[in-house]
Amino acid sequence: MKMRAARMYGYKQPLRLDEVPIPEPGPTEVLIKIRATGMCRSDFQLVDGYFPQEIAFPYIPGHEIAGEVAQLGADVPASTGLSEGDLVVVNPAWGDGTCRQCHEGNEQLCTGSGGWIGFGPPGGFAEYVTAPGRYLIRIDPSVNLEAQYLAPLVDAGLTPFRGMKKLQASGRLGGGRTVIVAGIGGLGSYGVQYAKLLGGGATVVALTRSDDKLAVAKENGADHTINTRGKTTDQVRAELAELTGRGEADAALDCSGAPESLALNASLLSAEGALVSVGLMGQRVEFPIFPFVSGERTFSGSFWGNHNDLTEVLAYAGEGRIKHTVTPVKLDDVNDRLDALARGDVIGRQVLVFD
Ligand SMILES: NC(=O)c1ccc[n+]([C@@H]2O[C@H](COP(=O)([O-])OP(=O)(O)OC[C@H]3O[C@@H](n4cnc5c(N)ncnc54)[C@H](O)[C@@H]3O)[C@@H](O)[C@H]2O)c1
Repeated sequence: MKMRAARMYGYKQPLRLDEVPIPEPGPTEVLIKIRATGMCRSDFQLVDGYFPQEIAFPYIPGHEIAGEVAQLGADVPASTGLSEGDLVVVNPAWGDGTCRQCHEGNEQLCTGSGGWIGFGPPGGFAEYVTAPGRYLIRIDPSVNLEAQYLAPLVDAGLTPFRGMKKLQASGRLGGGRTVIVAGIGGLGSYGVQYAKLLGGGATVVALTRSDDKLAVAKENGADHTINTRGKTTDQVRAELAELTGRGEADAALDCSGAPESLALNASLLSAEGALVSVGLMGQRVEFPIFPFVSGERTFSGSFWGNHNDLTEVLAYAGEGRIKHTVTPVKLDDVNDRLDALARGDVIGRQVLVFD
């Protein structure tokens, strides 16, 4: 039995559409008939050679996967509650269950031999994929969401959620405060929503570089928007002051993956302000240390999310409290769609949909 798959044959090369055997699930794995796979900027970055891990070519990328259980491995634990035909999403970051991070419930930060589907184990730019049963989350049939909306939730919808929880834990959100969400692409289209959901009444200001993305931010709940294209830090600060009464923000979530955006947000941060980046960019970024130390500002990364974070996101989505800015696309167009991601031309999330 064969399936269609888009495969990498090297870095910085177009993917090739191949007919390949449908994978066999191992004893604790599940074969999934894919319904939808989100296309993340990090898929483009993988193809571009950004990530440090070694990939064995030919390779199928794709980590935002929703589909149906097609076959259960013989030893998939009954406690997973999975049956053939179930609609599932794949929690993409897998731990090996042995390291400290796994024991603390943060398997996405595994320092052992864990893996990320689509960055080592074959991913979802294909009609079928296998994944460990324990990393599948069954979607209750009462949840009225198509696979194209479910798929991006496991990364674009998950990662900024964890990032916003970190800002919440910093104590810098709440009424009378300002939170910036920068970079309104796939992740940022959800990020502004979490600023509203978790912000405790903080004023949400979206920063990006095109008016069509600012419109998405507005639709998704941002109180104010600033198009930063071509503007100096002082000009953005002045606009922020006009909009909020203060030319600074108490918290910022950077979803852009752009060093200049991170630097701008660092400059706009108030004393004791908290900056979290989910964006991955370059290999090094220069940071002004003096204001961070003397103003007790903090910077943190945030990486995917753990099982609990994903369960919370799916619950919000199941309750209809999340807006999905999604464009369905076809596997045949995968290279054009990766090019669009590279150019930053995508509104919300592109999602490959399969019949
Ligand atoms: N931390 C994690 O676990 C994790 C997970 C997934 C993706 N990522 C990273 O998050 C970033 C965003 O991913 P995505 O899929 O949403 O990408 P995307 O291309 O959909 O969105 C990025 C957005 O940022 C905007 N942008 C670019 N430069 C900007 C600037 N200087 N100022 C303001 N906006 C700017 C772009 O126009 C685009 O809308 C990438 O760096 C990706 O690698 C991280």
